[in-house]
Amino acid sequence: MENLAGDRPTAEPNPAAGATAVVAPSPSATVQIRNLNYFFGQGELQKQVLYNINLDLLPGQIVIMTGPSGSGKTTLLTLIGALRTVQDGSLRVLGRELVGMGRGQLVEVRRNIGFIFQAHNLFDSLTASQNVEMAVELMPNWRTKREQSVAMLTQLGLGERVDYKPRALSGGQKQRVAIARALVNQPTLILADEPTAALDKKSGREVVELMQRLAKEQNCTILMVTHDNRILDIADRIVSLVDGRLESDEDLTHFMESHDPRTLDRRMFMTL
Ligand SMILES: Nc1ncnc2c1ncn2[C@@H]1O[C@H](COP(=O)(O)OP(=O)(O)OP(=O)(O)O)[C@@H](O)[C@H]1O
Repeated sequence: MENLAGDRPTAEPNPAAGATAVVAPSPSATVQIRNLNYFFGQGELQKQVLYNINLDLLPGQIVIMTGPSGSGKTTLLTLIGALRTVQDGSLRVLGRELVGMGRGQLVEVRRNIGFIFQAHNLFDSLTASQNVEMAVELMPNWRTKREQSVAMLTQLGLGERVDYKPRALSGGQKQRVAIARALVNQPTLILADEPTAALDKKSGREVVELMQRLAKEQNCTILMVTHDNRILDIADRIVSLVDGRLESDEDLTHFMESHDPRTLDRRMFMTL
C-alpha cells in the first residue's frame, strides 16, 4: 500500500462549529475526497455545482448516494471515476491524486474502476460473452478471455445465455451482463449510476444482491447513485447530497431513523 504518511490533515470550514475543523487523511481509503469544489462553465456563465465535499470510501463498503435531482450526484460520481478533470481540492482514488493528472493518467486510473450505468451500453452485435470479453484486460489470448467471461456470467446466473445477443435478453439479464463486464477485472472500486432504474422490482433486487455478494467476496468498494429506496438496505452507508453539499453521511440505521419514511420519497427521491 502506498505510504501516505506525508499527507497533512486538511483544514475544512465547519459552519456548525463556526470554526475550522481538521479532516484527517485516511490512508486505507479507496476514495479520499477533501475540500472538493466543482464548477461547470467559465467566466460569467460559471456555475458551482459541488461545494467543499469531504468523503472517504473504505474497502468492502457499499455506499449509496442519494439526493434530489440536480444535486450533483452524477457529477461527483464522474469525478471519482476519472471521467472529468478535478479543478479544486483533493481527490485520491486507489491511492492516486487525480488533481493535476493528464488525460493519459486518468485513463490509467479508469482501468481499475468498474462502471455500471443505467443504460447498460452493451454492443447489440456482440454476444453476452463478447461484451464481457471486451473489458478483459491483460489476457494473453482470446481463449482465456472467453473462459473468464463465461465464468463471471455463470456466477451471475447467465451461464446458459453466454452466446445470446442483448436483444434476446431481458432488461435484468442485460444489466447482469453489464455487471459482469464491470466485475470481470476484479476492480477494487465500482461506480454505479442508477443500476436498477430500468428494472422491475424483482430484477432490481437480484441485481443489487449480486453486486453486494460480489463486493463482499472481492472486498471492493461500491458507490451507487440511486433514487430507488427499495434497495437502501444493501448499503453500509448512505450519503445525501443537497444543492451540491454533503448534507448527511450515516449508516443505514441512522438514516432510517433520521428520515421520516412518509417523506423520504419526496425529500430524497424526488424522481420516484
Ligand atoms: N455538462 C454540464 N454543463 C453545465 N451544467 C451541468 C452539466 N451537467 C450537469 N450540470 C448541472 O450540474 C448540476 C448537477 O447535475 P448532476 O447531473 O450532477 O445532478 P444529479 O444529482 O446527478 O441529478 P439527477 O438525479 O437528476 O441525475 C445540475 O444543476 C445540472 O444542471
